[in-house]
Amino acid sequence: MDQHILQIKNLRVSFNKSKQKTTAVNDVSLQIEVGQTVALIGESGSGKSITSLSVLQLLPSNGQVEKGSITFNGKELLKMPEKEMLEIRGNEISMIFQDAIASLNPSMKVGVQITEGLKYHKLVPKEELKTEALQLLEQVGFKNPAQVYNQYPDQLSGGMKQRILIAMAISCKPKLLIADEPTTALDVTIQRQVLDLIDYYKTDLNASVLLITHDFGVVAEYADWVYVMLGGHIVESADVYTIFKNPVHPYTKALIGSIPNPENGQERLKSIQDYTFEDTSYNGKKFAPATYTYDSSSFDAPSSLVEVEPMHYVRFYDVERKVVAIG
Ligand SMILES: Nc1ncnc2c1ncn2[C@@H]1O[C@H](COP(=O)(O)OP(=O)(O)OP(=O)(O)O)[C@@H](O)[C@H]1O
Repeated sequence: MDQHILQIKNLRVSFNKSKQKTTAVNDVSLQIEVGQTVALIGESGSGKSITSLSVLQLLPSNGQVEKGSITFNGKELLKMPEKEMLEIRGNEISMIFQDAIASLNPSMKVGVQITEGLKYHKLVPKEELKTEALQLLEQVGFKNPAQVYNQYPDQLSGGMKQRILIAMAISCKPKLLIADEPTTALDVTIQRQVLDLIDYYKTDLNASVLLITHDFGVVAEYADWVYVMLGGHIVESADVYTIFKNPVHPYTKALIGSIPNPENGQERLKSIQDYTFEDTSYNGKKFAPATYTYDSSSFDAPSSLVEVEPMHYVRFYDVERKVVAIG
């Protein structure tokens, strides 16, 4: 039996910008098994959000999937009519968006807001919505659900609002939860609580999580499998243990080296341009991309993922293929 809840194959996404076409995501393949937390890690602009928005067919209007396949429970999402996507979004696949706190409606009680999905998908009779909301509030750790139910977003702290977003995201008991940097704006203790909550939900309901992050510390703690993304490509992937024990791509090594360490005062991931890479090749194969700038030409040379040890993949330049277009 196919245990993959989500399978992305050779995804390519481009944008039309100022009459020019730019590739944002290229040859991305990724899979998530039932019950797994899969991390997609890379610095800002590497293509993590665009990959996940493609899953939900929520790309910005100037973006398009040019190539590839995305299946959820064996069903192709890229060819799915909008009417069917509406049944899947928020119901079977739910996403906690980056900066979503700002999207909470300031003039609606949070208790009512968290039942919007249940109402839309008609999963609970109207008269039971409040009971369901109170249960959800309790589930995401509020000790006083009845009081929080009647509050407005502005009356809650950042961490509490993030809990409300999680309550909303899990209200329909999705099988796949996509969490895009769910803790960026929160302090370290609250970050942990939020990630623990997502992890608890995943285990409790045997769901799966796609965790988008730029923090390898978070990956170490919560992920089963890791995809490292750079310049729109997956450049390395393996199970979390292997990635930490034997990272091969210099970008992965740099990310691991940049895990925030409270003792030395380093707080945030440096930009990729701030690193100097000592390795340029591995067993005679050149890493792709070899230059770490955001000049898209450096990402357009032919490259492919190579299995360097069982179930551990690294992207190298494809010396055999001299053609420039990626196919
Ligand atoms: N509407 C758009 N028009 C043109 N280019 C876009 C658009 N949205 C995203 N991009 C480009 O797509 C690329 C990937 O962006 P994406 O948001 O997926 O990165 P990310 O890794 O999720 O970064 P972050 O962590 O900052 O969200 C970037 O180069 C970005 O400039």
